[in-house]
Amino acid sequence: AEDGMVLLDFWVSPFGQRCRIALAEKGVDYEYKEENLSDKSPLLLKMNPIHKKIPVLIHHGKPICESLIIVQYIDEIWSNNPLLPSDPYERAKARFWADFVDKKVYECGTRLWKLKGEAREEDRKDMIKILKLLEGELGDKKYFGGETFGFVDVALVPFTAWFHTYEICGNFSIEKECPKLVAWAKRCMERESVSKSLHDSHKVHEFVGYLKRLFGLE
Ligand SMILES: N[C@@H](CCC(=O)N[C@@H](CSO)C(=O)NCC(=O)O)C(=O)O
Repeated sequence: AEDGMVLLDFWVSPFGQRCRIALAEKGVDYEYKEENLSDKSPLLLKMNPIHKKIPVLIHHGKPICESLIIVQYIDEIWSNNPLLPSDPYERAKARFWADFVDKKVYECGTRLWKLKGEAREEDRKDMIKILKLLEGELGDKKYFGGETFGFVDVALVPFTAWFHTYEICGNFSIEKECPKLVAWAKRCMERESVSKSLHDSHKVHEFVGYLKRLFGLE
């Protein structure tokens, strides 16, 4: 592994996939360590004692935690294929939308498969609104970063593997509501960094079925 870089991760985590995509975009070699989140390794507890969550990037024996912080760290250490723009205002805008993804997509998506009835109906409307706002930001650009695949693309694209689950739980078609976003997802999947980091949406849906049983929701 490149000067002993290690990524503590969990196969289906969209947050971990952000780091895998960033490392692949930089062409950087690293050791991938799968965690069992119901039996966390001493290494994970030592490297991320505050949140005890994956992903954690360990570089020169030092931990970097929180996926968007890890991606920015990677972008600063390796200067090829920059993920963030160089202009400070454009960087601020990219960070705003990556933060939007962090604040909105995961929570809303989780509620979509956890809630039932009226609450789920509310959440379904939220999810459509969130995806439409993201589609509005993308507009007719190739990527959120414009012509180049960048920070916001890395932040959001892992969640596209959950779109199938969101559609089933929310009983809506993302293709119908946000055709440009679906076209963007397909474009991203043409990049090896993305296609080798994401899992099949049916595998993700099966995993959600397992979580539902784990939470006694089924
Ligand atoms: N804000 C963080 C979220 C990481 C996270 O939720 N990690 C989950 C697995 S993926 O859903 C995790 O490690 N959960 C373990 C636990 O909560 O015990 C980031 O962006 O890195």
